[in-house]
Amino acid sequence: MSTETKCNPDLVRERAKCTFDVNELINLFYGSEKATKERRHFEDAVLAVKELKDAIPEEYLSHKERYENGVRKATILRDVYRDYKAKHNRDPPPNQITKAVIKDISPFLLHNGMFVPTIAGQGTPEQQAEWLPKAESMQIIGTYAQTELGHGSFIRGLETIATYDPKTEEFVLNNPTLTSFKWWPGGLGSTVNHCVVVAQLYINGKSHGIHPFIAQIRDLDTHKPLPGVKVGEIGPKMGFQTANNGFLGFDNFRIPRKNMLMKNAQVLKDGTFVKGINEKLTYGTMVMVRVGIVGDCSFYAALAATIAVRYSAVRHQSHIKASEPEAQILDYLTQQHKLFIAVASSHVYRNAYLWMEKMYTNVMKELSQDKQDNLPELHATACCLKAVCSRDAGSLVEECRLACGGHGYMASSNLPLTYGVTIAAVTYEGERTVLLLQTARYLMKAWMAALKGKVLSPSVSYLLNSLKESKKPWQNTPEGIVKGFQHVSFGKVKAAYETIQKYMKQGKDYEDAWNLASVQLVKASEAHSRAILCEVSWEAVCSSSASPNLSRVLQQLAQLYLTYWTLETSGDLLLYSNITKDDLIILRDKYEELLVAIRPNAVGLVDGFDLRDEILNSTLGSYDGRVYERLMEEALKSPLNQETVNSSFHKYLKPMMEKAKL
Ligand SMILES: CC/C=C\C/C=C\C/C=C\C/C=C\C/C=C\C/C=C\CC/C=C/C(=O)SCCNC(=O)CCNC(=O)[C@H](O)C(C)(C)COP(=O)(O)OP(=O)(O)OC[C@H]1O[C@@H](n2cnc3c(N)ncnc32)[C@H](O)[C@@H]1OP(=O)(O)O
Ligand SMILES: Cc1cc2nc3c(=O)[nH]c(=O)nc-3n(C[C@H](O)[C@H](O)[C@H](O)COP(=O)(O)OP(=O)(O)OC[C@H]3O[C@@H](n4cnc5c(N)ncnc54)[C@H](O)[C@@H]3O)c2cc1C
Repeated sequence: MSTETKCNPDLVRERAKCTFDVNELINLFYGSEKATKERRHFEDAVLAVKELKDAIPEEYLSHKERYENGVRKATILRDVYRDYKAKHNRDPPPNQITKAVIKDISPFLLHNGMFVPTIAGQGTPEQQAEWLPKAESMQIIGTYAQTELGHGSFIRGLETIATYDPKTEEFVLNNPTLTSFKWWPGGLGSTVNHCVVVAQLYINGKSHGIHPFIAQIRDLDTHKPLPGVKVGEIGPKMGFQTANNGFLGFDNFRIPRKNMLMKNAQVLKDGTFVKGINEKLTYGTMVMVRVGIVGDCSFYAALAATIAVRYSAVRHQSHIKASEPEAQILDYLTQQHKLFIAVASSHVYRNAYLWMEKMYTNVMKELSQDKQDNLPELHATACCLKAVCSRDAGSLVEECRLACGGHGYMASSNLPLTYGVTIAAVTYEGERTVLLLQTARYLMKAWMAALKGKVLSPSVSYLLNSLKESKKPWQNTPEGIVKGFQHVSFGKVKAAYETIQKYMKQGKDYEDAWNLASVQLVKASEAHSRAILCEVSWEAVCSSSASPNLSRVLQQLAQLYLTYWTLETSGDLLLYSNITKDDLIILRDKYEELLVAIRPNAVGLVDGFDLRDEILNSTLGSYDGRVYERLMEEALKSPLNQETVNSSFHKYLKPMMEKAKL
């Protein structure tokens, strides 16, 4: 980080006000002092590579140049990772330095994020031995090709076909229709030479559902598409410009039998199909990534909050009191209301991610012992938390952008690009509504089990308690608020269930009744997610090992999250819990007190995310707060400022002006 000496004096004053040790917060957030040290050390190593620095901002490059620059930097970054591993005999620590290097999304994201994990999770030991070393060392580059032009959400409806030919012991891949073309996979456009293709398996004319296959699609030397492969890039998007999303179609393209990833289901040489213990295990990589996305949401909220809070400490506009100098905009309570929820939410998502990671690891261990009981709970929880956190994080990033006024609209603030990347997660890896409806299926089953007095899984056991406790008075404490959110979820689950029953009594079948109740079902899932987020984050701060000074501030943040959402969803609480109008007025006052209490620590709190300037990549958010200097420095990099008079003057403007004189 930069030294305090060149810092904007407002930021120096803010840091002097902080009531806790920022380094303690950093170490707590990232796990330990050792983890912080190792992460920073790795980030230093990456940033020391001169070739990774961009000569001009990415925004001035063409679509093609941006991609090529992205690939160039991704390959250099890959060398740094390899060298680190060779030197330390372990992978680099978790870090966000790719953001400082690629700025947008790496064309290798899908290779590392889904291709390699799918081979590891869906391949037999032999298949792992064949492909993992090549993939991990980047001798081959891959992606995860599932979504098609016609189907993304409903993957049982995918149209790519893999027909087994027992004579040659091969699968024949075909995309018989335009809608069957793969569409979206990252890196597919021009980067990868392999992919995991998810296709419908046919043996002797019989369908056996969707399965993952490994296909080499480009020549390893020439990179030309192999015969029978039609592949290309899908063009510019709202964000993800360097992710290199592509399309792909096969025409009688043959792959050997061993290329079907067969850890779960198998096709024997003679064409016998051996079913796996649970066909949903084929969806395993998606579950893992959904968990990871909750962690990503914490990062994007932290990034946007750091930029907007630092900027708001430096920016002065108008007066709170006419007799005093222009106020720091951070002193306006409305500004605190916009920003502190982003700081608080980043901590909430982080704790939820760590909680989900534990659940994921436990279930994976159980699955390796053929125990599947907890898979439905993992799937249901990953679905709703991914859906709610990604949408909330997108809204928080946008609110931070708006909170920076006009300068937030500048690309150089990095908030527009961050919004584009964050909001994409609402759709990818399972569209929000679709995933919330998956959780709703689980909630309906849990509710029916609760009605029968059965024991429920931990994440839904509150449904049983709420059933018993519905008469207890509201308590205006964090624990009371957590219970309140559980009551809301309970009430919405019950109402959705009863709505389905009502439609069925009217003669509708279950599917139609489900569709008619689905707005309520989605809302029940959202309420369930909120109850989990509140409970998990409050428990995390209560059990944290932080010093009293830090603990106080972390509790304030967690209470802010609870109170913010109580006030945002007060209608639901009035409907489904025993909260009263008076309780809400007390909580409204409490919320204002929390904003005021957090205010002196605002800059310390975002410093505690430890996101260095290169990762923030923002004129508004740098550690030293030299906002106006940076805005001007960046503006001067515009190609339009490299010449005093642009040729369009002579070509168009002058002739127009002269014509106007006639
Ligand atoms: C130790 C490690 C711990 C954690 C991990 C940590 C880090 C992770 C590392 C990296 C990740 C981090 C960041 C991300 C990195 C890279 C990725 C970044 C960008 C990715 C770019 C985007 C990629 C993509 O988008 S890939 C394509 C994604 N596509 C989808 O998500 C499609 C969504 N659709 C579906 O999933 C399904 O179609 C469906 C909606 C679930 C419906 O399926 P289906 O019709 O078959 O099922 P039914 O509705 O009939 O339900 C039947 C039954 O099955 C249950 N079910 C469904 N899915 C699952 C599942 N996955 N697991 C278990 N069970 C499942 C369903 O609930 C039903 O049950 P019931 O009958 O009992 O109700
Ligand atoms: C940036 C980005 C990167 C991606 N990367 C990859 C990748 O690497 N690999 C890959 O395979 N895919 C990738 N995808 C594709 C992504 O997984 C799909 O777009 C996503 O799963 C949503 O599917 P869809 O596009 O078919 O949406 P649709 O399902 O068509 O959704 C459209 C609308 O229909 C609604 N809807 C659909 N079904 C239902 C239902 N059953 N009930 C109620 N409403 C419904 C949705 O809620 C939504 O409002 C990527 C997408 C994006 C945006």
